[in-house]
Parts: sequence; structure tokens; C-alpha cells
Amino acid sequence: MTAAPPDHRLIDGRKIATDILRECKNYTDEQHALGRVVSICIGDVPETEVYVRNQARGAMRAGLPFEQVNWDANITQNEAKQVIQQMNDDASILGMIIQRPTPEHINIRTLQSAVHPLKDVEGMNPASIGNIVYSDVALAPCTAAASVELIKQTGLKLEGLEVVMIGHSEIVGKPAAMMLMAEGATVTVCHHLTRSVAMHSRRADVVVVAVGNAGFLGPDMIKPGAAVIDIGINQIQDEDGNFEIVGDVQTEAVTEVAGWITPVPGGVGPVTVAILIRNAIVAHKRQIAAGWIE
Ligand SMILES: Nc1nc(=O)c2c([nH]1)NC[C@@H]1CN(c3ccc(C(=O)N[C@@H](CCC(=O)O)C(=O)O)cc3)C=[N+]21
Repeated sequence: MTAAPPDHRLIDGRKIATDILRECKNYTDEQHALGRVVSICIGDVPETEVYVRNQARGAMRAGLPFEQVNWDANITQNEAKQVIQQMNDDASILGMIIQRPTPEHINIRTLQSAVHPLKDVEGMNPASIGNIVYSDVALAPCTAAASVELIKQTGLKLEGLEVVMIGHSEIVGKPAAMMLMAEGATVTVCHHLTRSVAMHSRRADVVVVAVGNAGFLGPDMIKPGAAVIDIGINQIQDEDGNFEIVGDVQTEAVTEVAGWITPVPGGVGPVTVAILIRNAIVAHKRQIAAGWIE
């Protein structure tokens, strides 16, 4: 029996990630000394475990030093801010990323503001994310940048492309919409108060879904041939009680109608990780340009 041919409608996020990481490795190979990227978790956050594990793996593949730190859930806002400021001044640290979610008493936006813009490898400092409004997108939040990267992989021309973004979070939906506008797309943003999401999504060339609701997007919600980018990460239990990760899209049914679709896992996730590493390289170049490091 011969193996089934690959489904060209599926966009292979792992392959795209491998290409990005290889480019990063070409850069790190040329450097004599690189600071490390520090991934900060505050408290026990099961949502970030897979991400942080894959960050460590991605950094290793790209030849970038990496360190994971876990702060106690009871750390005060002020203590956390002070440690971040010390990291800003620590020449052995290239950049920092603060994993979400953080405990209730922590104001993530204030902490994000404490990360120096030149060390902000996730692009979530208000200064970094604000630059996206100026179409300066070189250091953007990783998942938002990953969705743009995946759309480009379809070969569709972004100028004038009708994109419907479902979800308006500060870390994905809003920055992704801005970045797609910067590429010339016509972007409609839907959210929890949108009256009929389907009315919008059915006329889109590309639908990007980031709502955190398993199976939210069905085949009746897209135009035949559309590209579907699935940002969702939802843990569900199958009939046997085993946990599995699924996206926001009814992947099997939507694949029948879509022109392209990103799977979960193996779609947006690996590309998000690769972009974090690429952002660290961008930060390194900017630190050299700013005369911070040689
Ligand atoms: N400040 C912050 N920024 C984030 O971007 C952020 C965050 N906090 N907190 C947690 C969520 C979740 N997230 C993931 C990224 C990649 C995978 C990933 O690599 N997924 C693999 C899973 C494969 C496997 O199971 O190993 C895949 O989809 O193929 C997962 C989850 C980023 N997030």
C-alpha cells in the first residue's frame, strides 16, 4: 500500500518554523558572544508549559542561549518590576519575554512597560506595540506575526486581500489586524459583540480565528477556497478521557471547503516560537546599532 499523498491544503507550520530557525542559526553562527533570552513565568501556569518547552528547543536549534525562570506566584508587582529593571542592565541578557497569564495581583501592562524596548523580544512594551500603528512591524507580538507569515505562505497577494480577523485580543487580534493593514489587506475585526460573525467571515479571502473556543469555525462560515488560519489552543477530552489540543476550527470539515488551512498542532504554534527567536535576533541587531553591545 502506498502512503496517502500530502494534503496541499494543509499549511505546514513546522516546515516554515524550520526555515526561520535555520536563518536565525546562520546569524548566530557569525556572532562571537550572544546574550541569553530569558523566559519569565510568574506562578504555576499550565497554559505556558508547551510554549516554554518549545521556546527552549527552538532557541537550541537556532544556537541562541536561553534560560527559563519561574517566579513565585506571590512576588509583588514592585519586586517583579525591580528584577526586570536589573535584567535591562544585565549585559549577559539579550531579551525577556513575560509569559501570560500572570497572577491577578500583577499588572502585566506595567511589567511589559518595564522591559526596555531594545530587550522586548515579544514586542509587547506599549512603545513596541505602538510602533505597529506606524507600520513598523519588525518587532511584533509573535503569534500575530506568525499569522501574517502563514498567510504569506499561501502565495496570496496581500494587497487588497479581504481578511476577517475573529478575536480582538491585545496580543493577537489587534496587532495582527494592524500588521495585515500594513501589508495592504482590507481587514474586518470581529469579536464577542459582533452580531453575525458568519456574515463577515463568509465573504473573506482569509479568515483568522483566535477566540479560544474549540470547533467555533465550521464549514458553513467560510467561502469555498478561502484560507483559514487557526490560532486557537483548546484542551478537550475525547471519549476515552484522554486530553488533546485542538484549535478554534472544525479542521476536518473546514478542510473540505477551504483552499488552505493551518492544523493544530503543527500550524501557528511552531511559527510563533520561531518568530520569538527571530525577534531576539532583531533585538540583537538593534542593540548593536544603538551602541549597547559590539
Ligand atoms: N506572553 C505570552 N505570549 C504568548 O504568545 C503566549 C503566552 N504568553 N502564554 C501562552 C500562550 C500559548 N502559546 C503557545 C505558543 C506555541 C505553542 C506551540 O508550540 N504549540 C505546538 C504544540 C506541539 C507540542 O505539543 O509540542 C503546536 O501547535 O504544534 C503553544 C502555545 C503562546 N502563548
